[in-house]
Amino acid sequence: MNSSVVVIDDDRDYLEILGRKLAEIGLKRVRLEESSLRMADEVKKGAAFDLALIDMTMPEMDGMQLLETIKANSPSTECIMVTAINEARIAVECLNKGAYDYLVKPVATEDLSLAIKRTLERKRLLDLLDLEKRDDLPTLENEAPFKPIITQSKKMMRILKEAELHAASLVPVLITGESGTGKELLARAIHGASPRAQQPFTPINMSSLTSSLFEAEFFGHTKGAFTGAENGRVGYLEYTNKGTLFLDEIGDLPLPLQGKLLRVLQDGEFTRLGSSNRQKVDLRFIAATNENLEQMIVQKRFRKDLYYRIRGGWLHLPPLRERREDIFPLVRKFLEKYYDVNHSGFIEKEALERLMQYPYPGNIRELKSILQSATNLARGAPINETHLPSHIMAAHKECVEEGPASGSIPIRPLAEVEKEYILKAYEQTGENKSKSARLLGIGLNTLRRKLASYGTQ
Ligand SMILES: Nc1ncnc2c1ncn2[C@@H]1O[C@H](COP(=O)(O)OP(=O)(O)OP(=O)(O)O)[C@@H](O)[C@H]1O
Repeated sequence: MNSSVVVIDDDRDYLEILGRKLAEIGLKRVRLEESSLRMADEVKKGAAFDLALIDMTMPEMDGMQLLETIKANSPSTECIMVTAINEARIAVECLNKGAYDYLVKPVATEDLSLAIKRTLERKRLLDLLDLEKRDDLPTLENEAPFKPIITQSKKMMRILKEAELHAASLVPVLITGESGTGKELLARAIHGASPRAQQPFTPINMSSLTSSLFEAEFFGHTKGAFTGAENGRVGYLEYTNKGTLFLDEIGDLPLPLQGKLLRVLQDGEFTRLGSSNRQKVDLRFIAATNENLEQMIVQKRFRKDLYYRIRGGWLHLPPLRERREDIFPLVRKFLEKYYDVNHSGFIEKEALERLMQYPYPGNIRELKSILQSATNLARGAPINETHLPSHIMAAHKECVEEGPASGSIPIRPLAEVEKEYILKAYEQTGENKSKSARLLGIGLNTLRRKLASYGTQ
């Protein structure tokens, strides 16, 4: 677990015992502190932890005072009191002052582990709620797994923060978004930021599974289980045990197989084909699709029960045309292998303008392949318009030709203009739905419905 924990206890021996127990539970970022005063000072200066385990009786400043100081300066730090005093009145007082739990020494490792898991889960849920309300840009605690995802978009930063919060838990996550928006990249980042990072991450393309393949691929089989099974084979479930299974293109899974998948998700158990032994697996599931699953449910093409099972957390990646601020950083990223991107001149102004204007129906994958082909054509010279595919230039030409004649405005479909306008208002109000609805002069429910139809929560 990547959460930061501080233990404050004036008894050095007990601190070390707790430190060992926390390591056993799997916590890696643990600070052991003997001085409550020093901790109070640090917290006042801005130090923050995900969780504090606080001893009650300490000479310089007692646990209750330290609890008050922590809650006053870092309200999102969850606190558990660990004490030799088993008195209901004191326990209630601690809870009233903001502690989440109260443990009496000696604490068994299982009780400690349970209390910590409960407390960190509560923190994760509160942080998710807090994220919706905040106007400022969230920062990632564990940046490394998210490094491959290049973005400068505020909307994306919030999605990455939400992804990081989900990563800490076992909840299944559903990632939606058009093709090429980076769903698999995000799934890998969630796995990398999770406590399972060192275990396998197995992507499975669900659209390629047929009825006959499903069981053999997921459950594996023993030697001779069916004609042609010359050797035993481990299936995806067994191979990925303790890791993350990435169910890509889940919207393309045929209906009869959706029922089989649901059973796998519910049971966490399977039997290899040709064997009678049930085996248990411990898996985290992340699913992705570019389909609108809710619409598919209405059309009876996707099972509602499976949908709710996979949608523990939901992350929607916006298309590249709705985060144009990401185009230039992505251009730099994709060209840095071939050019010195720290100096302007690796791409001509007009070529960059064409790239900035293009709507990218294939999203980031399309931008990447456009640049790949342009580098091949440019052979080390700066990229110019002639290196770009003809459809980009044609899109630009169309735009110029349809541009405003003097005194007139370009006419665009009303639905497109409305969407753009609503999203702009939503962004300008810091994603405040009530304020946006008021400014736009429409009902809150109408706004909600429209935002949902654009894939924005
Ligand atoms: N934000 C990003 N920064 C850098 N590279 C990105 C980003 N988003 C996507 N890519 C790259 O774009 C390509 C497509 O990404 P990915 O395969 O994750 O998309 P996807 O949404 O899963 O696509 P599909 O729905 O077609 O499976 C990959 O090469 C990926 O590395």
